[in-house]
Amino acid sequence: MITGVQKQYVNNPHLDNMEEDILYHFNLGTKTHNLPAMFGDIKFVCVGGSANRMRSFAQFIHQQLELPGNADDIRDICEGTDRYSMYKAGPHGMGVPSISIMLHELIKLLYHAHCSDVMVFRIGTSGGIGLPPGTVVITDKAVDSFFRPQFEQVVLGKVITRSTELDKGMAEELLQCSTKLPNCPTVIGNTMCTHDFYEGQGRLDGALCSFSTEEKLEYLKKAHEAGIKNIEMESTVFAAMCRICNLKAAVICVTLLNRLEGDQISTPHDVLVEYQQRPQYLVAHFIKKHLTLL
Ligand SMILES: O=P(O)(O)O[C@@H]1C[C@H](O)[C@@H](CO)O1
Ligand SMILES: O=c1cc[nH]c(=O)[nH]1
Repeated sequence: MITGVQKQYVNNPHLDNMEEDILYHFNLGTKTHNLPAMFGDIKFVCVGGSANRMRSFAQFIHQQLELPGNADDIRDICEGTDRYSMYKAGPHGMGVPSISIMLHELIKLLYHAHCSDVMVFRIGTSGGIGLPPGTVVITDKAVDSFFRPQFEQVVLGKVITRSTELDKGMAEELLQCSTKLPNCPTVIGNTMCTHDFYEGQGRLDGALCSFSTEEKLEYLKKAHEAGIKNIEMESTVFAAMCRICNLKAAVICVTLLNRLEGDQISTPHDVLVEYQQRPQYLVAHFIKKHLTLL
């Protein structure tokens, strides 16, 4: 039965008639697990693409929030499946289809667990346009490859277009938080979401490439003129699904390179690791501020 505050998160009349809801990709279910007991206290959800990165983020936030128990002992709640991982925080794989499956089940999980007032963060990596590598971009508008602030989903053979507007208040507050952190250059700007890392992002170094260096730069410069500061592969569906399900959401991605200067990610591994921690520190600061731990 959908009631009260939880009603805001899901919009599917069929859920009411289901005896049991199996969240297949999480290896969780409403009959096999007490979802309200396991997840009912959730107020912040952080998602990112890599299992290792999210495990270290879970350990880091565990320490930052001074939670009881040993941070090294935190368990992958989805250990029964190798599709995703979840540490009461989880990775969503690469690209729109992967994050979209995860979001369907995550949002139903929040609903079944009777959560309210939840904020969702995507903490990720991206290619920057005209920014020094290591810059954190907080997304203003998530746009598609045509620079449109929308996400198109094909449903029953028809295209449904959904807005990708994100929560402006969260973005501004995150920017404000960044000023309190050392070594965390941060901007707000538009983020382009593509369906491919190589040709889709105008790279010259994929297995296929049908355009010239000049054509690549012309496209990236047009994107830059449209206010696009970075390129990744999940923001539009993330923004659209959170928005339509009444979840406040933000996208925070560090840039690993400046795409106006190249395509290969050749920065040393330890520098990339430090870059990837920047969105994590920023979100940790935001959460601590909201929990009045600062
Ligand atoms: O969440 P991450 O940092 O994995 O997201 C970006 C977009 C693609 O999923 C991936 C490509 O390298 O990085
Ligand atoms: O260039 C990049 C770097 C990380 N992720 C992307 O999607 N693109």
